[in-house]
Amino acid sequence: MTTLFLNIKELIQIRQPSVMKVSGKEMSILPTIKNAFLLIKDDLILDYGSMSDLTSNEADEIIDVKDSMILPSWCDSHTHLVFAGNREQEFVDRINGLSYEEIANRGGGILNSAKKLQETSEEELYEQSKVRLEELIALGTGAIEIKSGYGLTVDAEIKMLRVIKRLRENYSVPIKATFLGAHAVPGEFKSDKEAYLDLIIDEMLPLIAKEELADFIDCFCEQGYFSTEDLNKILLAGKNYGLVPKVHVNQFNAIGGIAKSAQHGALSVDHLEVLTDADLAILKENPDMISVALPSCSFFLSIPYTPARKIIDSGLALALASDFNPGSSPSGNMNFVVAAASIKMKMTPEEAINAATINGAYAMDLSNSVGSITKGKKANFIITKNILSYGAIPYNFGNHQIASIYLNGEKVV
Ligand SMILES: N=CN[C@@H](CCC(=O)O)C(=O)O
Ligand SMILES: [Zn+2]
Repeated sequence: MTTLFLNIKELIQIRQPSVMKVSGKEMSILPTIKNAFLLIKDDLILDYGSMSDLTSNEADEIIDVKDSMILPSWCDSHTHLVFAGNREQEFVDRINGLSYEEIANRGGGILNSAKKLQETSEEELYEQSKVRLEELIALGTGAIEIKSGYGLTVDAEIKMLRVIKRLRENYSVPIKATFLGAHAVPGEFKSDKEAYLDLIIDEMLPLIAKEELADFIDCFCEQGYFSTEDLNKILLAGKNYGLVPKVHVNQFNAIGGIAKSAQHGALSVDHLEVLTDADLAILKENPDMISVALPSCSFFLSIPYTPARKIIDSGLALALASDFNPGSSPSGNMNFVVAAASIKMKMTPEEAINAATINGAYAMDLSNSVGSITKGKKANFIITKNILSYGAIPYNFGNHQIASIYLNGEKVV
């Protein structure tokens, strides 16, 4: 089955297959073709070019997109989309003056979500999660990473990862799974964190590996959560089972998580709201380890934004992701992420779109199949409304510019 899209006002993010990510100054360049065509065959991109170079109009279906633009779907490389219920009461508590840390110290926060998830059946968790995934697909997300980490018991962590696996089986959007057993220390292990680490390493990981439930290993390296010594143990254990590190670091404090993640060859370091000069130096020494910024989290918690300019101006790559979760970012809307990155982190539209497409794909090891308009990649793309320029995407914050969405070559919205 072939489909030919004609008269595309601008075909955005055209890349050769060799481009896995873009860094530094390259991020300010967004390659496009104006007045373009796009040909897809089944689930893949077959050809594209300028309308003046189109030699044959033969296809099973021909779609004249007129004044619309086409860009690759958003690649959201950091989410906690599988969770139970919500934390609306904590949201009100924060409005009334409590901090995120104070709420967590009272047994709220991640432990609150873990309690809810432990009490929720796998079936119910799947039902709640699929609604969220469908909402994100309608908002243009065409590849996504989802973490565990609200289970914190053997059974509940496995339950979360099985839900992620089921989403992967039932939806055409590519999904990568991350095991985040080390998200918080459960109350019953408060005075014996080592015993919880043992539980993760000796009981959870072997089961996860046996059922092939995860691609990546994560740990919340932060004061009051897990130290760099803990991180070291978790990453080593995960790597023994073939899981690649992708790590929560530097959200509130810089405690050495970036250096430790680099030592273990992490694919990405995520958050970085607090970034020291020493951290930046390590990022520069490890350019294959991508930084992932989560501006919705900064917006929702009113914490600093990741210093994107510092990172990009140092010649490094930056990806943008939603961090969708009930505590620090109850929105998985990547259109908002792109807007917030431009408005609050001073990223140009070109940089923000690169960060949310090709670099997002890299941050979940999917650059070979998504993240750009490239021959042979998945036909996962957004057709925009009638817009004057792609700058309309970050400019019109709080809204989106999506008219329709294709996943695996099929129109889903
Ligand atoms: N910081 C750690 N994990 C999540 C938030 C978890 C929560 O508050 O439920 C994050 O990435 O922001
Ligand atoms: Zn997170």
